[in-house]
Amino acid sequence: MGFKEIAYKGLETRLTKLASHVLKNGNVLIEVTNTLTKVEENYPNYPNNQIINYQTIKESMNEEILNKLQKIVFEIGGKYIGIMMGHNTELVNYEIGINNFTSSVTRLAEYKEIIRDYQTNLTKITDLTEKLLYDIFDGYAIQEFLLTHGEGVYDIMLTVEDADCIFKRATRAGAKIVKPPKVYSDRQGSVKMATIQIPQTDIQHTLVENIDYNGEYLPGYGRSLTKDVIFDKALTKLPPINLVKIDHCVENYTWNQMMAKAEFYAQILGLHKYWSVDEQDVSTGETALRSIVMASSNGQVKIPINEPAKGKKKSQIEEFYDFNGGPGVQHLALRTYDILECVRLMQKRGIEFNTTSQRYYTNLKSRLQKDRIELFEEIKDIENYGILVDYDPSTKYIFDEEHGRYRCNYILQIFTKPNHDRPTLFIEIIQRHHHNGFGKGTFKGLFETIEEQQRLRGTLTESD
Ligand SMILES: O=C(O)C(=O)Cc1ccc(O)cc1
Ligand SMILES: [Fe+2]
Repeated sequence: MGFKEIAYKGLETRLTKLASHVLKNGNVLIEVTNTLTKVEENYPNYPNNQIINYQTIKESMNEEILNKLQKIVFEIGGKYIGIMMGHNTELVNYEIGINNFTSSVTRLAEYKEIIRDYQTNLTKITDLTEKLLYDIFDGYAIQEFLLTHGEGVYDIMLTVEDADCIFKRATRAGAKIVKPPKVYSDRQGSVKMATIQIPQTDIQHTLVENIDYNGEYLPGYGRSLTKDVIFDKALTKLPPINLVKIDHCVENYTWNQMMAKAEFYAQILGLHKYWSVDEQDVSTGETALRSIVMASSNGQVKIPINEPAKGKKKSQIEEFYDFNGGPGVQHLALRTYDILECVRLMQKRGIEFNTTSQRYYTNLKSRLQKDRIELFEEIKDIENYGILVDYDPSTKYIFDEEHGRYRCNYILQIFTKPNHDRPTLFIEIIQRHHHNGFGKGTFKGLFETIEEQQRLRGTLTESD
């Protein structure tokens, strides 16, 4: 989709547990992550308690003991991560109980330089241990995610001004803590990050507060030594696709969950209700859904929350829920300034889009005619690509002499087919001509294009 790799972590950046490619197009950032090894089934509990053990060790150590220490061996690998301290001939071994986390054993020699001051060193060991534990923890969570949902959106990262404040609000509102706030640094500066989960789901948000970071992505990421070369070579052969930003990100839930989740977003992130539709607006006679769009006060974050509504046949929200094995992200809407060119180039790269019926365009053309409205795009192009149009006739203010018609605000939208094997996650491409809303018209149109796919998949079955 014309993304360029801007950052990477993995084997080349000395990580053995996880690999990530960070891709960018305009202001759209997508991180694609996978694990490098199978994670142990008996995964230890959340790393915090082990880290606390280290903290206690550090605090309980008095000056006298520290002075008596003759030899410090910092060993990683084998059966445990631990610090062995030699007190005369006695060896004290603190284990933190991680099994087989790496096969490479690093010994004192390699750390001679940094093992000088015991206090600072212990802090370093704690940081390193914590980092490794987080990687193991992430690896475990990613594998759990893949087992349950298949490929999909694992985390929706949000840039915030004050990570501590949002984190506190979220936990007070009942969010599960995945990672408490912590400062991460490298040579390019620091960020503070925390990760929370929406209650009763594994939908998670990483909150990122930029302290003074000016690198490409986040601390700890490097540049791939080989992959970006291959990426670039392939990309330069194709014309660029210009995306602008993530317009909105939609979550699907099961029956009667929408209100509670919307309220939760209001409590944790201070989002407000921006728009909503119910089964009266979005029903095809066969299936239905309800949706509330939650937005941040600056309008930059928009999260529509869907739930199924009763219809003759199974709602597409239920279909998603069944295949996804629970709630999750249904689609990411990416904004462009030229939807025709964007769709043309995405098709060139092999991406398939949902089609729209002939009836839709016959209807659209006669409505435009009746309202005396002219679009900037050729209607035949819009029709060829199967793009949906929602215009707001109340904004009909500029008269176009040449065409003898009016201009008004409108949105152009189209959905890709699901991007993976399960009919779960897909992408929407959206272009806005001064229209910031979610039109009831396109909502219904988009809903119908998925229903059509449901019919083809054979999942448009009688509802229970
Ligand atoms: O208006 C939009 O941006 C939509 O994405 C509408 C929509 C949302 C959910 C569906 O299951 C189908 C259509
Ligand atoms: Fe959408």
